[in-house]
Amino acid sequence: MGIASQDAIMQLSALVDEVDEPLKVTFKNIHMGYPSETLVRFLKAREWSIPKAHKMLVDCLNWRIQNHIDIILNKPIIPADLYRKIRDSQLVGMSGYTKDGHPVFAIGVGLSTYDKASVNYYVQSHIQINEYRDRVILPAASKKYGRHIGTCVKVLDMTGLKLSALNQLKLLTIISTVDDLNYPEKTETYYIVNAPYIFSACWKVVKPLLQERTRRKVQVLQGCGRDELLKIVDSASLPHFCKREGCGSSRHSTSRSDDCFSLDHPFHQQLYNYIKQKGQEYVALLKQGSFHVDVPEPDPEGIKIKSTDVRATLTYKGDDFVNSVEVQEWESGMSLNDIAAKQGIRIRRSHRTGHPSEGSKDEKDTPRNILEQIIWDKEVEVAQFKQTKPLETLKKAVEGAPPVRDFVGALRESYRRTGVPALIAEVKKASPSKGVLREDFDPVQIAKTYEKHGAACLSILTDEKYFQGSFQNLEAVRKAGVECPLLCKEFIIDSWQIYNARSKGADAVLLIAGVLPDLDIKYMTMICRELGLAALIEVHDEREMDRVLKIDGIQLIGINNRNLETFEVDISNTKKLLEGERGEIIQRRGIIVVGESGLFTPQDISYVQGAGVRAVLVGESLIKQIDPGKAISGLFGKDVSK
Ligand SMILES: O=C(O)c1ccccc1NCC(=O)[C@H](O)[C@H](O)COP(=O)(O)O
Repeated sequence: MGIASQDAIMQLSALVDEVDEPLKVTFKNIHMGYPSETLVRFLKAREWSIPKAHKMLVDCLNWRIQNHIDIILNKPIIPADLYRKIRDSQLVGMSGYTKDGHPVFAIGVGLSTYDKASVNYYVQSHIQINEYRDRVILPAASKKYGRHIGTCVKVLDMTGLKLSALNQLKLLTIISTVDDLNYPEKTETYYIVNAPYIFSACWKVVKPLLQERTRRKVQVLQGCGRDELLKIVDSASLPHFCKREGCGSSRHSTSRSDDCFSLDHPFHQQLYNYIKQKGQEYVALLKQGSFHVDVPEPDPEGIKIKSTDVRATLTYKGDDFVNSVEVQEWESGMSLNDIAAKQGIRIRRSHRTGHPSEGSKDEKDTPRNILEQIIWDKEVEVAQFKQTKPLETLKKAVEGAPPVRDFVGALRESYRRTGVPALIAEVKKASPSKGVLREDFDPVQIAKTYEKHGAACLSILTDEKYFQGSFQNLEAVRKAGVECPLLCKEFIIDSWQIYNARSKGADAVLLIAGVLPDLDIKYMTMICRELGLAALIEVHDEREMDRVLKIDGIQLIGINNRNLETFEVDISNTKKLLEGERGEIIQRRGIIVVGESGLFTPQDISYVQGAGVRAVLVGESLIKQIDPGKAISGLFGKDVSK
């Protein structure tokens, strides 16, 4: 610790020496023999401002006195039946210690219902666990490990999370405010595990309510988090819901005493007996019933809780998410694959966890076609990438990415200038249907010649396994000064990939309707909008087109003439999908249609243009030529360069 910090501690300590006697007594109950370490927590929480830390501490001490926090552990929640109901509906426990001695607290966020007692009882129970941690568990840990241990880690299990959990925002806000103001810097890290499909939407609502310093401590782990957590805890200390991938419920583990939420677990047995014994000592002094803890108003100067209008956020989400059929189906227990299948999606997802009805992986472990195989491999690949580069890190990289260029604008401008569909020229070395298309593959050189000869935008394949592409190619083209906006041609199944594409300099991403359910498309296009990216939504048949046309704000629809399950290519597919009412809706809404795949001749181009296409995505017919750029005029039957 530096001299400045030591100085700050001494100054704050001198100020604390001046407080009234009752406040001094309660301060002793907080610091438990470690006054300097306690002052450091308050200083850290106020970015080392002594006046602010002093105010925070004095407010906290007054709050403790006014709400009798020093004797809250002497006040059992009775009758025992009520206590049991609270424990069953507010899932909290302690599973052991990290390798360096920090207690590991487990919280069943997804399956807690908070519906068996009033808010006051849940707040009382929460504060009792905080106090038990600070007065019993942490001092015992310090003794056991022979050094001061003043913090814990928390593992938050999202199994069973439903959007209806947002109805508990009031209680969760009270609890997090109590913690922020009165128990600062007590948690090292919050690990989120078993995050289901719906987690991103909930997190978007909850995140703005948290302080920045708390948010920075949140880490979302892949799946049940076992592999990551085993780096910091022994398996015996792993919470039961982290032990097995897709175990489905944080409530039902193999044995009751292994389930750290169960009242039979040693932690709860000890906590219960401790409070019971303390209660007997003080029973004459106290009335029974719940504590009515005052929740202090956050200090507007000292802390940075963003004043988000939760209702507005929820209403906004309400249109798109909360009331959507998919969410209702998911919450009623349908598996994600069943929801997708109901929308006509044949591609199944393999590795999603977090919902009991997903079933076991063995039931479906043979992919039915190449696209399904690609998607299953992509799930594994993305999971690995996410471990090495979590979303928070990626978001920082996005801030440093080169600016986004107007992909849609470039297509419109090219069509206006040339009178023929704008070209999105594809930088693709190989494909599953055609194998290697070009041996001497120099992505930057190819991109430059495409640009020189009139391409409006470029499509850069980034999938390595099936297309021999890479994100290095995307970055290299962007860094080489090519001005055409770039489409990151990737199989996107997770919004993490959209941030990744942007961080590498992409201006647009591809979203395949044959892979992504409606809710994913809506959510991902929203993220694209936030990042300034264009989203090319690809469809192959009428059903996919109808689904996409129901989504608001779509600017670009790609009609793929290639069936990605069979590789069959038929350019009349474009015409078929644009006939009648569909074509009229597209025209009315000013959506640009991109004709994709199997375009080789000027006749092909004028055929799809006649059907209503205003841009084309072309790979094979150009990339196979000696100079792919020079081949552009052959494809259009005229020079389209500027
Ligand atoms: O092209 C494939 O073999 C393929 C297989 C599985 C998924 C996607 C696939 N291709 C992506 C494309 O559709 C094309 O790269 C793109 O539309 C350009 O097509 P083309 O002009 O025919 O090369």
